[in-house]
Amino acid sequence: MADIQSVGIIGAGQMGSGIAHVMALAGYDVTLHDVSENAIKASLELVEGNLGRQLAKSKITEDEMKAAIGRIRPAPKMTQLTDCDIVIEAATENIELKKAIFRQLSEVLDPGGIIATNTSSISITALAAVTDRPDRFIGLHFMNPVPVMKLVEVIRGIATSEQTFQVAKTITERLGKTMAVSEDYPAFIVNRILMPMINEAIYCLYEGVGTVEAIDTGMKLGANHPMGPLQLADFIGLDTCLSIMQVLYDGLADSKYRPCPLLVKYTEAGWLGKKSGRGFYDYKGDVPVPTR
Ligand SMILES: CC(=O)CC(=O)SCCNC(=O)CCNC(=O)[C@H](O)C(C)(C)COP(=O)(O)OP(=O)(O)OC[C@H]1O[C@@H](n2cnc3c(N)ncnc32)[C@H](O)[C@@H]1OP(=O)(O)O
Ligand SMILES: NC(=O)C1=CN([C@@H]2O[C@H](COP(=O)(O)OP(=O)(O)OC[C@H]3O[C@@H](n4cnc5c(N)ncnc54)[C@H](OP(=O)(O)O)[C@@H]3O)[C@@H](O)[C@H]2O)C=CC1
Repeated sequence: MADIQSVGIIGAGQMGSGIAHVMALAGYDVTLHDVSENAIKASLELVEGNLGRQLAKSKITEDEMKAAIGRIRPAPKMTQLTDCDIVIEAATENIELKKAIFRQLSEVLDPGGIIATNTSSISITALAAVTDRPDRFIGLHFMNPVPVMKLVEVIRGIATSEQTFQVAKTITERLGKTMAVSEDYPAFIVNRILMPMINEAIYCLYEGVGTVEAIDTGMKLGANHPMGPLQLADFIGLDTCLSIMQVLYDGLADSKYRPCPLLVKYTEAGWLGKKSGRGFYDYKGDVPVPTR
């Protein structure tokens, strides 16, 4: 299989932006697509800001920063991804939305192109099945914030070929990240363990066991977590947390994965965490303020 040089990304949200950032810095040519042109614009600004942070800390040089920015091409149309060697999908965590994207992508991407998904929880096998190339389809699950987190979970669907797996391995290595291989079961490894903990923290809040501050301080200082679970939920996005819990609940049919009703209510309210300006914290001011 030819070397991978051109990478397409679908979904210019927080994960798509982070993936574009690390890929461009590693020397890949990146084509960044989103349904929203504003999202692409905001994403490019975010990448530039985060590269600037790395430059300020002398982690990268000015030339490397400029070169990385120059390697990211905005693509308002999916057809602009046609000749990418691999396309990584990082759109909203919703199975029907992702299936629609993959059906459309199958029609526009050259037959040799590999498709990867950054899904947090959804069956790789089910997503691969709607494409014309289940053997060249794989889960490449980056962690948030992508420029900082060292792990990439790699998940083979039932039909994923060894060649496709080797491509994923090579990309992970070139990015300087470490790979953890997971079987294709709901939410894989990291979110199978992490998300029930976050959900339990929300139950603690819902049942009045503690305030937002007490729960987060408890886990930060009592268990040495870098962020409290409610702060982390806000950081990930409460819509994403709910989708992952729903996949665990439906896929494993065990009541221990029941999403907390407060998580459901916050998501219904559009209180999605940091990205919407309010979740378990209010982000309007300089310092996040607990809401309960
Ligand atoms: C939901 C899923 O499917 C899977 C997931 O991703 S689950 C989420 C996994 N992620 C986590 O658990 C993150 C937990 N939090 C942390 O590790 C840390 O709080 C953190 C790295 C995010 C920030 O660390 P911190 O010490 O509080 O802040 P700070 O000192 O400002 O930043 C540390 C570094 O991260 C960088 N950073 C912080 N936030 C960043 C962001 N949003 N984007 C890019 N870089 C960021 C900083 O520039 C800094 O870089 P250097 O070490 O190179 O100087
Ligand atoms: N958040 C996290 O911590 C992590 C998330 N992930 C996974 O990464 C994926 C993206 O998450 P995240 O970046 O947080 O989400 P965001 O909400 O930040 O971004 C999703 C982006 O996808 C766009 N989008 C929606 N529909 C389409 C479409 N049909 N075609 C192209 N773009 C589309 C959205 O546009 P619009 O806003 O206009 O709808 C938005 O810009 C999800 O699968 C999530 O589970 C994986 C690891 C960590």
